[in-house]
Amino acid sequence: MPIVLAQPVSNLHGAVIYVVACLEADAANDGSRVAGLADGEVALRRRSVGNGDPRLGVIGRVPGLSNPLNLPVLDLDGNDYQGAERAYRQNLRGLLHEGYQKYKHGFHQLFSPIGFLVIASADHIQEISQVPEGALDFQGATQIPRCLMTSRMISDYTHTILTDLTRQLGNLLPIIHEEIEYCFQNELPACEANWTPGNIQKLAPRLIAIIMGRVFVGPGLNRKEEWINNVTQFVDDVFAGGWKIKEYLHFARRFAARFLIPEIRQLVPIMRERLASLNAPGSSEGVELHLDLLQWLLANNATLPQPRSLENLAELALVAFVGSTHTAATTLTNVLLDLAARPADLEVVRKEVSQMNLKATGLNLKQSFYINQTSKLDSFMKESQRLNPAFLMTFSRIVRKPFILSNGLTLPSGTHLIVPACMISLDPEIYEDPEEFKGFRFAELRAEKPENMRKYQFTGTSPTAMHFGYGRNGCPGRFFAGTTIKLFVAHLLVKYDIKLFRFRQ
Ligand code: HEM
Repeated sequence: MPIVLAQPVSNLHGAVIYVVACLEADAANDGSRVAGLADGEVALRRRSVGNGDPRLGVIGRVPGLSNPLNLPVLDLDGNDYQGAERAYRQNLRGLLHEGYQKYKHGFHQLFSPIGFLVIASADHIQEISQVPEGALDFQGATQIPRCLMTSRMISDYTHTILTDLTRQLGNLLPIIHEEIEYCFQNELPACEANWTPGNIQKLAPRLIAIIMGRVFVGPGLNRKEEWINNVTQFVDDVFAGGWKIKEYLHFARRFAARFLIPEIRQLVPIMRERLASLNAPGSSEGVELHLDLLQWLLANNATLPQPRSLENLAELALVAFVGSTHTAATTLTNVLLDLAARPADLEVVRKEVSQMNLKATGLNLKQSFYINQTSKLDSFMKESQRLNPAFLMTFSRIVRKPFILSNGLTLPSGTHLIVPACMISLDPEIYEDPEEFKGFRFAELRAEKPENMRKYQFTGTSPTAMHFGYGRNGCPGRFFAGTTIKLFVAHLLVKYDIKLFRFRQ
């Protein structure tokens, strides 16, 4: 009989999360009772970690019903918690809209399948994001499985993205460019004289898996069919999975965990090979260092007093990769659909990107500089994201140390805060004619005054533009995502005409 110990790690108003330490390889897999849990307290979630290491795993959550905050709960009628959950699943957008109309300068709550969520007002985001480090927990709120990553690992990973990946973006451009060229030759339908239909929603995950995959895992794996299939299959399931994935970044990550075992097996030998070639005698010179996340993770890992196992690193890279493939593919899809629907805007963007003079041989520094200057395309992408964001809500955080806001509201430990990013983007006090798609609204705002340059960039985050989150845990991959999407769109517009095409069923 395996020994399985359970320990509550957080007691939110809405959910008790337990962590089990599995002291045998498949300890959690037989569904056996877990020491430390009362009857009916938790449903064991099974997960095999494959290599027999003693590991930690989040096994389940029990929605709790305590609501210590004296704030209105929009979707709860008396004690009808099931009804509230149903409303949340079926009509989250409607609830967020209603909540924003009623309480946009204050706070209110929703009862969700993971318990009470406190919907924070944009007025207080700046203040909330400035609370001392440790008072807010991003990882706990996003439910990244602890079997896959400790919060220290995630910080290391985020750091690697921000430092290595983002700083190297200029050097990465030729690589991204090469993968885009490959995709144009091999992945897009061959266009003869006439219009050729293609389903961008289906194509985008494959394209992103290949293009970004090159920067994540290197050239060995990113074009392999098995790899692309597995990653895109996951993204398909994300769309088919409906509400769960759409609302939460973290669900994408939890689901990812179940799919990744074969990829981890593929990735570890590649990492081992790279390590061996780096450590081989006399190999310090002449060894070609790969420009990819895997290499940076290996290099950073080697500097740690207790380096992590390659399996750990592989999991870390893959979970993040799969999550970001989905978000980047959704963003690319929406930008292309929005462009196809607006031929006049498309011509303006095409004119702008034509000046990039993209060459099959790669990009030079001047061109990479130009990518940063594509204010029309940048603006169009931001407008597309404003009206069709990948996530309705962002800035998911659990309060770990209570604090009092300037409006007198005390947020106790365990409060789950979240921000209705999609509603902030539709606020007429923030955006003129918010329901209207104005492709170049941000380019115009940027041109108004120098301090607007950064604020209204696609990658700019602020309490009024929350689609990449905000503050300490704001998305570190947004610069990479933005550049990749821009380069792809630029190639497409220079080489192709696009228009909306209705598929006959
Ligand atoms: C258009 C595509 C993307 C969108 C819309 C997006 C959105 C987000 C959002 C909303 C968050 C939460 C931020 C917060 O709550 O403050 C986040 C976090 C994160 N994203 Fe992205 N993301 C995208 C692409 C990427 C890419 C390409 C990568 C990897 C290179 C990435 C890596 C991460 C990581 C590691 C975090 C967690 C940050 C932390 O732990 O502090 N994202 N992303």
